[in-house]
Amino acid sequence: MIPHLKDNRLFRQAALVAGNWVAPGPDAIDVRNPATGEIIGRVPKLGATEARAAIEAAQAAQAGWAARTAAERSQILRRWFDLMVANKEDLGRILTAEQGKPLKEAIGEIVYGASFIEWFSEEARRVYGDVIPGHQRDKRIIVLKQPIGVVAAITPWNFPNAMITRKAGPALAAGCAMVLKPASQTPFSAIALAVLGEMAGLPEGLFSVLTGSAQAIGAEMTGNALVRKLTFTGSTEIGAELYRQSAPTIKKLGLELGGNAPFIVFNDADLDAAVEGALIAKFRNNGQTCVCANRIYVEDGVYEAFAGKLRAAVSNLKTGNGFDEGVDLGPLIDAAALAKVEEHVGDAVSKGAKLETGGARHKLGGTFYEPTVLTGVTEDMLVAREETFGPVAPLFRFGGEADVIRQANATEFGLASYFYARDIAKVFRVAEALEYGMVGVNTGLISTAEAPFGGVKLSGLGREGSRYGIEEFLETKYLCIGGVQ
Ligand SMILES: NC(=O)C1=CN([C@@H]2O[C@H](COP(=O)(O)OP(=O)(O)OC[C@H]3O[C@@H](n4cnc5c(N)ncnc54)[C@H](OP(=O)(O)O)[C@@H]3O)[C@@H](O)[C@H]2O)C=CC1
Ligand SMILES: O=C(O)[C@H](O)CS(=O)(=O)O
Repeated sequence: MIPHLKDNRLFRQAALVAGNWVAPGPDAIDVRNPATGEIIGRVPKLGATEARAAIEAAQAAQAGWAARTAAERSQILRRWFDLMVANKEDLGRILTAEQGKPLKEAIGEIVYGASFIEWFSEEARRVYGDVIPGHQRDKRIIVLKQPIGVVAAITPWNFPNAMITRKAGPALAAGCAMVLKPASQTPFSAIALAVLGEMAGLPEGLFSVLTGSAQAIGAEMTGNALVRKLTFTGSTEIGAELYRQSAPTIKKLGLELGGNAPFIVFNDADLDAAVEGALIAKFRNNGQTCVCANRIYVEDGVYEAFAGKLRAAVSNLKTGNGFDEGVDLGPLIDAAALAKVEEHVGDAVSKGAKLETGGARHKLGGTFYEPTVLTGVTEDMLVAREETFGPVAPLFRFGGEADVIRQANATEFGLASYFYARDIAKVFRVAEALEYGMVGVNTGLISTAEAPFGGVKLSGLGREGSRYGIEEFLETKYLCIGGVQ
């Protein structure tokens, strides 16, 4: 159970399949609090059979949902948004219990996640087509935008609320139905959203939440021809596998995958602003975000000054249980994540990097790790080419713009990037030269519902949020009307 909930209806140990709540069976999946290891609840272990039932119910519900006016869909989404905000503390407590991030940050995620439902409740009424001047005197050309149909979504543990609403918002606004498989480590945030969705008036069967075997549920989602769009956020490895599995049914894909973000500090940067930006870009969610600064490049002229300021700031960060007052960083999600962080730090130090602060498991034990700053980091170290996904800030030194652009782009990923500079010509040159889907200029926090979130290369396909985000759930139909004399 989750202590201190105002409304215990939001914490439900069940999955929502085709409008029916399914309770855990003897093979139920335990869900643990990563900060304590305690079991907080159980969810059913579902598979292909339940996934198929959910997909078929979604197909049946979608037609009626699409037939409603955009204003009707908008009003229900707006009610869903209002309920999320009204219950943000409870939703935040559920999120902290299963994911570990500090409660204040979890509530922040709820507000961020709800903003996608709000944004797309408004976008629902602005799905416009086109009327194009005919190519012949008797022809009229009309372009319609229509919902793609049944959408399957698979989401990760690091943002167990916002990664769902960033998909469900545009999908439902466009008139689609959704079958969701949340991460097994963080199902209760998704289930709470489904509880609120029912309260808001989402029709039965339109939105299902399946817990259980990722492989079996995923195989049904990718193999079932009724599913016309698959949207996934998670590792590039799994994203590529889902891409392969979806090929036989030619599904539309949305893939938000891994990253390896550079964070560049030029000689003319405002160093205090750059340190503030680095703290957000690196340590948000304990470094467990796909847009985290994975490599920090500092120009020769300010390297020591920046390193000293960052070390001082990081040394003041407090690690602990997300429910405790004043905690900045929670636990890593699991032992595998801890092992990866230790591997990256150990590799860097063994190759000559210097530990400025941190660099070891936290005295709290479990999966807690000290916030860490490394200097003297070089391109041959693992942190240069792999996503650390933890509270480790590796500082590289560079000399000159061309050198750092080369280093920043020397990766197969292309999601987020950041740099601090004040010369306006340099700002444009660097922003245009970085091979990434998103560039933060003099800011370390770029994610917002108004903007198109997404990457290039191995970081994925498509965009989420903004006016572009709803296009991902629409098909374009061309009408050629002849005989108009
Ligand atoms: N781009 C981003 O936003 C994110 C990137 N990542 C990257 O991924 C790495 C691993 O994180 P992790 O959460 O394990 O990411 P995964 O890609 O393993 O899991 C993400 C989601 O995919 C599901 N999944 C896993 N395998 C399959 C499969 N064969 N078929 C269908 N669904 C599947 C998972 O289900 P289940 O939980 O049941 O295994 C989960 O819901 C991180 O270290 C990070 O580098 C992770 C999260 C977000
Ligand atoms: O998966 C992630 O890491 C999120 O996309 C990060 S964000 O949207 O909160 O920036």
